[in-house]
Amino acid sequence: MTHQAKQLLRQSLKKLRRNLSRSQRHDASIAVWLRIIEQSFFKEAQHIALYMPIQGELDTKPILQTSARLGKNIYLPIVKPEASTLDFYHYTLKMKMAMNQYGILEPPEQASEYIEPQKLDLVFVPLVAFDAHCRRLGMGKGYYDRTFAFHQPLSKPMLVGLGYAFQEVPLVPSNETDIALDKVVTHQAIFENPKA
Ligand SMILES: Nc1nc2c(c(=O)[nH]1)N(C=O)[C@@H](CNc1ccc(C(=O)N[C@@H](CCC(=O)O)C(=O)O)cc1)CN2
Ligand SMILES: Nc1ncnc2c1ncn2[C@@H]1O[C@H](COP(=O)(O)OP(=O)(O)OP(=O)(O)O)[C@@H](O)[C@H]1O
Repeated sequence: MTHQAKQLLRQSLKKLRRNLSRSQRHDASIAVWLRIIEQSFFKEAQHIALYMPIQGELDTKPILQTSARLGKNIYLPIVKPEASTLDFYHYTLKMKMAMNQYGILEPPEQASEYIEPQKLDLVFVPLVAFDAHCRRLGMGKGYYDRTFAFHQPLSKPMLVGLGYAFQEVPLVPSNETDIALDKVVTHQAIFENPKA
């Protein structure tokens, strides 16, 4: 039941996201960036995980460039399809990136440094849909859920979803393995997990 409900929601919201115009995506990404750089959770974070966008996802480049300029350490996920988990590796602006099976750019594993997910301060999480309680619907492979299964609200790292306002739905169907986010930031608002 939950699985089917998730699939339907995923299909329709992925389509809306893919169909955004360049300027809609650009404007929303700038608005989210401006919000993020004002937040104390961003200012205080030294080890920050980002994602390389696909399929209309919010552009993380402005956050990435600001983070680099402020001397923060930036990490990107490398997918481990056998385990359906993510490993985070240190990213630098000059790095030559490789493309994974989903068309997502990743740091070169041999030339980069691994960080344990527990050592990250802040993780920006891509999402397909979310609700006001910060429940997240992702691409459907459970990568973030498995990688952050250890996560407790109020403890490191802080998980912050980035999304468009239209991705908010009344209720994301969820089960025990779904990891709730601590916050969701859109171009219009910041949502806080009531348990965090
Ligand atoms: N930018 C970004 N990076 C990310 C994620 C994400 O959602 N966005 N992920 C979040 O967890 C992980 C990758 N998860 C993904 C899962 C499925 C597909 C995907 O394209 N699926 C196909 C279905 C076909 C297939 O099974 O390959 C599709 O949507 O058409 C992409 C990424 C790690 N990195
Ligand atoms: N901690 C876990 N242990 C085992 N299986 C898990 C765990 N977390 C998620 N799964 C399984 O992974 C599959 C995909 O989960 P779900 O639909 O919640 O993915 P998602 O969060 O949308 O995807 P993603 O994180 O890749 O964006 C489901 O079958 C789910 O049961």
